[in-house]
Amino acid sequence: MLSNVTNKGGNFIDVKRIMVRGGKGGNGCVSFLREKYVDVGPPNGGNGGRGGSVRVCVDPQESTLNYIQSQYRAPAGINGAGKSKHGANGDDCVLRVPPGTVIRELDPPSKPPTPVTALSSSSSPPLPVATEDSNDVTVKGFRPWAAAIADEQATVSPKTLSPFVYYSDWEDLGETANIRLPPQFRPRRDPALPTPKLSLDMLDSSQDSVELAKGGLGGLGNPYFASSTNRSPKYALKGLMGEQRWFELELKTIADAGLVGLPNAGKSTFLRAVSNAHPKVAPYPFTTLNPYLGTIDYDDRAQLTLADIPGLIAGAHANHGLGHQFLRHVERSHVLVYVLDIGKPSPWDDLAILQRELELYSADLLHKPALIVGNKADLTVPAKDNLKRLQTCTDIPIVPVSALHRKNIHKVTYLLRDKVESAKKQQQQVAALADDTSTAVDI
Ligand SMILES: Nc1nc2c(ncn2[C@@H]2O[C@H](COP(=O)(O)OP(=O)(O)OP(=O)(O)O)[C@@H](O)[C@H]2O)c(=O)[nH]1
Ligand SMILES: [Mg+2]
Repeated sequence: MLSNVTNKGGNFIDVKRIMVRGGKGGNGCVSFLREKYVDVGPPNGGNGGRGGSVRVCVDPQESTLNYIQSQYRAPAGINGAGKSKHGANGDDCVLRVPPGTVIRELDPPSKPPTPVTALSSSSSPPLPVATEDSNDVTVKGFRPWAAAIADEQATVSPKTLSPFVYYSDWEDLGETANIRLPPQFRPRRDPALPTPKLSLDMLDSSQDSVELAKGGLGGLGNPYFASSTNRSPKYALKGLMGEQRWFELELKTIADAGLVGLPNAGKSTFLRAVSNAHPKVAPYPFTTLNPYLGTIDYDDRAQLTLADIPGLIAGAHANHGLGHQFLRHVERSHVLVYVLDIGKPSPWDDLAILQRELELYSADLLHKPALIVGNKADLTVPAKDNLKRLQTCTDIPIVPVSALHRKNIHKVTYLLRDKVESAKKQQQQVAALADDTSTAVDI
């Protein structure tokens, strides 16, 4: 049996909070045709390009959220130009997440952190002070901060607030006040109305990418405002700001089967035995600190993924040991594999501890199809008697195994495969039934 594995060691991150912002739309342009014998030609300002959006898609090559940054900003659209040149749209910014990432939208923070404090850290150089000439700071790395400080401190002029850009030094004496903006540029009727929160489950790469923050619309050039009464409008529309949203990403690994057991039961040794995964194995508890994912390759090319997580102890629900936090990585597996050390005096007590902890995390976990790997069966004296007694304590099938000496591995992997396949079939039947009832029509 050959296998390969994705190592998920190191600084494994499975929950992350991020802020995403679509790019600003480019401004429309105010411009007029100028030709040799045409003094004041018709308006010919181009429209601004749309700002890029932030999107998310599944990348099967990724296995952690380690590389997810805390902020994603899509590029802005390009401003329109004279001669009816429309600005180019900003590119989309695409986040790649591992399969099994659950994305939930969060409420915006009550007071968004100012860019200055958000970017500062004890090790970073002192922030530039917004002096009069710090606006044109060109030193590498200072520009965004300087701009942010300037933004915050600047007294907002009516020109900044106006949705229009104007022709060179043309003064707006109320001419734009009565202009009815196109619907897509009007402010939302009731901004206080809550928008439904986005919630996504990124299962596999066949899924299309999903938009997290829309880019702002590009502004309209001055030809849009030309009319019989105003043939040369001296204003064009600014591009809109992109959406800004906050999300929590949670990786819930999707493995076919998940290993659960007390520390030192031999979970990692078992994963090593059934695949060529190399999680650390040692004779002390909490050797495994992060989840590992292994792939079992069967002789007929079938494959099955197996997740190894840190050991659970009594009180894990109260955050004892490494706590419940890693159970999210077995929560969605089709089959649970309890790994028990049957060389210990009372493995049935260990099973009871595990089942109680699983139940406290989510009662559904106890109803999953399961299998018991009675590990350390090579310790013959206690193991034989323990196995007999264990069999009387539970209905879950038990396979005695010696992961260390790779004994009975074939039997357990084939039984596991049967279980996974029947669990998948059952899940499909349930899904089909749910589909039928939802499309049923009353006659
Ligand atoms: N005799 C015997 N020892 C075993 C067997 N399987 C594992 N061990 C030993 O048990 C100890 C713990 O094994 P691990 O695989 O690290 O146990 P674990 O369940 O992954 O432990 P944590 O990662 O701490 O939760 C190691 O010293 C292994 O060599 C077995 O089948 N027989
Ligand atoms: Mg381990």
